[in-house]
Amino acid sequence: METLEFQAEARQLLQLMVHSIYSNKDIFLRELISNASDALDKLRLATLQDGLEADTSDLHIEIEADSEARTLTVRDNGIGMTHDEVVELIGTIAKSGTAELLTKLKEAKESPELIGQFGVGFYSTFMVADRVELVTRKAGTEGHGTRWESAGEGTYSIDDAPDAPIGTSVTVHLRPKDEEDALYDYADEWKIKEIVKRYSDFISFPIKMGDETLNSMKALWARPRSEVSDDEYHQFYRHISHDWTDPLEIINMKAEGTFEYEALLFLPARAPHDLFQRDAQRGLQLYVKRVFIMDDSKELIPDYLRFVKGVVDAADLSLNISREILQQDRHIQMIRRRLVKKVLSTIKDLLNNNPEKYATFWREFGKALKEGLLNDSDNQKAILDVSTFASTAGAEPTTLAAYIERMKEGQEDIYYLTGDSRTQVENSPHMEAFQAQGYEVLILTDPVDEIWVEAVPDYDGKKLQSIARGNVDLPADKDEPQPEGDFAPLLTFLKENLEEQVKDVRLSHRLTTSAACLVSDSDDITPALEKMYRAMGQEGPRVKRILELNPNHPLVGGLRAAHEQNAADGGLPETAELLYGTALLAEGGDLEDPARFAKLLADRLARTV
Ligand SMILES: Nc1ncnc2c1ncn2[C@@H]1O[C@H](COP(=O)(O)OP(=O)(O)OP(=O)(O)O)[C@@H](O)[C@H]1O
Repeated sequence: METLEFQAEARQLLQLMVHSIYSNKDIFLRELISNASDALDKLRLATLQDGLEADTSDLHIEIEADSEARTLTVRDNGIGMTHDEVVELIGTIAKSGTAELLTKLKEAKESPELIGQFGVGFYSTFMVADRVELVTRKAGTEGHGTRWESAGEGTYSIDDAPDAPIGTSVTVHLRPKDEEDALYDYADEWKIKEIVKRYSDFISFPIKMGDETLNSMKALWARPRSEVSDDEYHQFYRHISHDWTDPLEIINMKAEGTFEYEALLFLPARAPHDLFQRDAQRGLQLYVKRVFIMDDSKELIPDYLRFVKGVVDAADLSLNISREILQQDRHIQMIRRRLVKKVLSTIKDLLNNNPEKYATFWREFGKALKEGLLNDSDNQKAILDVSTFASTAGAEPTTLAAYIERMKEGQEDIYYLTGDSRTQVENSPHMEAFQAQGYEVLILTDPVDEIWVEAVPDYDGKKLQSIARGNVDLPADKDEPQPEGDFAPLLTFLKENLEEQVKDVRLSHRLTTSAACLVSDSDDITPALEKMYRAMGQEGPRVKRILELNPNHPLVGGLRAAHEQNAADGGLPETAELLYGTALLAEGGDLEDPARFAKLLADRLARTV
């Protein structure tokens, strides 16, 4: 017999279980049944796909309660584990992000949402047990089985189990009942039945106790919606997603005819912590005629809808279909296209009929959905239809369609400005004329916004136009007098002086109160994009922008007069530099040499006090 230590993270999680931070202790049985069901799926799959020789004619889960000995055993005749797998799977926590969550959990103490974010799985048994035994034998291996035992403290013991049958049995030595602490008598058959019915009814293998089968085994996706309660759907959602929060929306699909499939999809109510991590699990579960084939099937749903959870059950695929074949399968591609359409139309329904749910959806998943504007050109319009954006028109986000309805007489483009935050964008000098003349501007502050706006030329025939880019001709300023003539020598002077920093200097229609601002040329990439490319290691030449001046600002007027009087004035180049630096600061940009700017400014101020 060996005694081994739990890995540090596993130990921490166990501590939390032993001290039971979680009030619903019933779920330990759900977790054990869920693991047993997975093990049965795996065995069946191994015989179908890897040619493993094993008897799969009577796959089932057995529960045995002994109220004298105060034990509860959950047994399956599934795939089982080798000695090394027991050490690896039960002694450690492999999932990424767990450490981070543990820290949060400790701070939050009682918080089911957080726990739900990582399947506590097998360890949840220690909420109700003072000792847990696991005996297992891997299907298709010669030799001994393995016995594992622990009291949930720092260590576990591991030993040979010569007579173990194929599969796994977990025996929980129950703690004394303490109903005040929500610790029920889990050796009581009624309690067991209640828990199985409530949490595991849909499990597709029989869960037996004595001669009785406790679950209906009905595949939830095959049952008409009207016959399934919300609670049943929610339990199923938990089983497949390990998310504790109830889903926001349930989507049923059924296709008949040449290619039959059924799907049950969920829009979660909360983004998982790893939504933007590359290695996160994603994809749907694939079944073929009620037989589980694989988890995380990425072929069924595009990456930008990776938050969608659920099951697809296809009737006409081969049971031993592999991931490689899936990628090329025409039927799978067709299902995927249909699922995308259905998910997008469901979001549209939320937008039109349930603003509150839609707001939750958009807050949690809008950023991910917008990635589709780049990757899924077929559905670009449909994605834009269900997207909403912050706007200068009010606190509530707006659709593009609603924006277009509010457009002013003569306005042809949809105006937007990107930036880091709403405040920064709203106070940007670029906004001035638009605000003064009452034009609505969309405020785009997600990093992905910088990218998709480049990929989407228009919406409903209306061009998307950045107000920090190119020339903007606001219809209202067509009749304004153009003071260009007087300024020509100053503009030339500034252009020469700021040659390093800007590609052009010109007068502006954008400004009402600020002296100057910087804009990008129509075809150039924006500074934010440039920064992103840099961060990704793609160095390019620096893209110069255009300095625009407000001819009606006293500083600009004064500068023009000073330059006219004495073009050789030694202070003029410094003023030019200060003007450029101020424009950069106003839009939230980074000065190349802040110390130099501060010194120039301090010298100038010193002369005025
Ligand atoms: N009855 C079982 N038969 C075979 N393997 C099992 C069994 N129970 C657990 N395991 C193995 O141990 C691993 C860890 O189980 P645990 O319940 O802690 O987490 P999980 O099931 O992977 O995650 P989650 O609880 O989030 O579903 C499982 O992934 C599985 O490989």
